[in-house]
Amino acid sequence: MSARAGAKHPEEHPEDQTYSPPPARPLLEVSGVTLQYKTRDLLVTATRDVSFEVYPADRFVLLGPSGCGKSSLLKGVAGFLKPVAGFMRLNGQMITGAGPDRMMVFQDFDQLMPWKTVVENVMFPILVSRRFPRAEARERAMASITKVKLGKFADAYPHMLSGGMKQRVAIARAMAMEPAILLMDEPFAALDALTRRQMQDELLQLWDDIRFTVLFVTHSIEEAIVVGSRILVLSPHPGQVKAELNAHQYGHDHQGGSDFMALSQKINTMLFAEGHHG
Ligand SMILES: Nc1ncnc2c1ncn2[C@@H]1O[C@H](COP(=O)(O)OP(=O)(O)OP(=O)(O)O)[C@@H](O)[C@H]1O
Repeated sequence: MSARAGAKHPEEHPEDQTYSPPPARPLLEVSGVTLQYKTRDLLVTATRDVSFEVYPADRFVLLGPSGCGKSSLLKGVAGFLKPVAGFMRLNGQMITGAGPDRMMVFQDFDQLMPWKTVVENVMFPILVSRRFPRAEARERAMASITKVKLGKFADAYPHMLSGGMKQRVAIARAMAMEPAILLMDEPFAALDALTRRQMQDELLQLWDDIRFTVLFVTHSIEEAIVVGSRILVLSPHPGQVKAELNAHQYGHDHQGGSDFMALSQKINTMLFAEGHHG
């Protein structure tokens, strides 16, 4: 397995001769973001003053207990939730609404349209968004389906696939749009442990192949360390940044190793030391 350095940051690799500085501008800037939900008689603050920057090819993980606002941050980046304070910029442009440059993959198995085949599901956003010419839709969809190793199932319907396969189709559908950033909201949480591990490895393999940028939400410390190159640790409700950590050197091969365990313990202490309400 090749080293998954992701975008390197100056403070991490002072001795690394191959180091190339990150681009002057991050791909995604989240600055002082406070997100709230207003219901008729309730005001819920989901995150408070959250800031982070995601560089191209980062596998950036938002980690924190249930209710700390991880999904809300993803919704904000996706353009579905407007900050009440702070701002979010993608490629220097303020995020003001949804767009095909940000594709979301969810955890549930029913995100595919059951009446459409695998390839039709993957083609759908291409056709609707007009991001690419219609004539290219099938070819682009097939290329993406092949990348997630489902070429043989292109004409199958979702009910004929396992949970893990459906999830791969959802990833293929998002990747076919060539988004600037892939948004993944606990994408593997509903899978059994073995499939989940397999999917994490496949995601990393895919990343090795095409170096996309991903913003990944999880509440699993192990998953954050395995999947992430950088981890933003959030406090319980309302979510505030506790720390930003590097994890680019770890994969499943390192699980159980002393460094991996030490990082896991460090995060565990950060998350639970001051009381946990999740
Ligand atoms: N549509 C909504 N209306 C009102 N409050 C909401 C809404 N969605 C989320 N919240 C509240 O905002 C806070 C953050 O929720 P969010 O789903 O972002 O957290 P999370 O960290 O993703 O949690 P989980 O890991 O359980 O999915 C919670 O207190 C939640 O109850």
